[in-house]
Amino acid sequence: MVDRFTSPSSSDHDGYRRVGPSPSRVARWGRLHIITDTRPGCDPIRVTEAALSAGAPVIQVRFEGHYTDREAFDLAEVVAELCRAHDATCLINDRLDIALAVGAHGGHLGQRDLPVSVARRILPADAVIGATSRDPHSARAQQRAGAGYLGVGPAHRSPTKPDLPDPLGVDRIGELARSVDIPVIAIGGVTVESVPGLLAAGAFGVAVVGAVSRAADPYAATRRLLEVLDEC
Ligand SMILES: Cc1ncc(COP(=O)(O)OP(=O)(O)O)c(N)n1
Ligand SMILES: Cc1nc(C(=O)O)sc1CCOP(=O)(O)O
Ligand SMILES: [Mg+2]
Repeated sequence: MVDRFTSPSSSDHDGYRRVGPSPSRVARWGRLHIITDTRPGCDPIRVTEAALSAGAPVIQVRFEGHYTDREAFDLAEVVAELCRAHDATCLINDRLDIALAVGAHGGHLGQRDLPVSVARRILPADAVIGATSRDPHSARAQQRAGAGYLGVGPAHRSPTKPDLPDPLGVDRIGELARSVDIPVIAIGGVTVESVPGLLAAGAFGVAVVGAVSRAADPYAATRRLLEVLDEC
């Protein structure tokens, strides 16, 4: 699929845009963001290893509230190292201190987190900074503030995160995507079946927790998502 977020001058052989001037920190951009599930009983490192082996281009490390700072750092350090070994992009949810501490490529920030404009001052110039948005007005504001991509959802009802607003559905995600010039990553209840509709509406890619972390075979689930994304 040819899209407005990749160009011959900024893509290399695998078709992913590479962001940032420093070869040691270069961030591989991609359509599939796998977000760690750190709820009790989950094994985020095992799932991350499987997803990266299957070719996942972006991992976001997201910590549940019960994580101590040290536990969060320890997990992020392992995931960042795995990402480096697989030439994948490592993003840290909410915690810019931990992003800096482990040399991640950037972070993801929502409405209750540090403002994107502040993150731009704190993180290295080539950092990837994503922001959550649920409507075109805030999407444009996050773009102006310096967001490199938008996480937009919930696309569908999410079994992972309680207390989310009602699902946006594909039409509102498409409307939001048309209101900005940066890639939209749809999130919330995303499955292999819902990917084609989301991309047809205008999403650049998708972010998932359960579709990979709760799959019987996280490796196969990642491969299938990548195949479907490639076909769209
Ligand atoms: C890709 C992506 N999109 C949205 C979110 C949600 O971020 P936020 O609203 O800050 O909620 P928490 O994840 O911090 O609970 C995300 N993490 N990633
Ligand atoms: C962390 C998160 N943020 C969302 C949002 O809409 O802002 S939905 C979500 C959880 C996504 O998990 P799953 O893929 O299992 O539905
Ligand atoms: Mg957040």
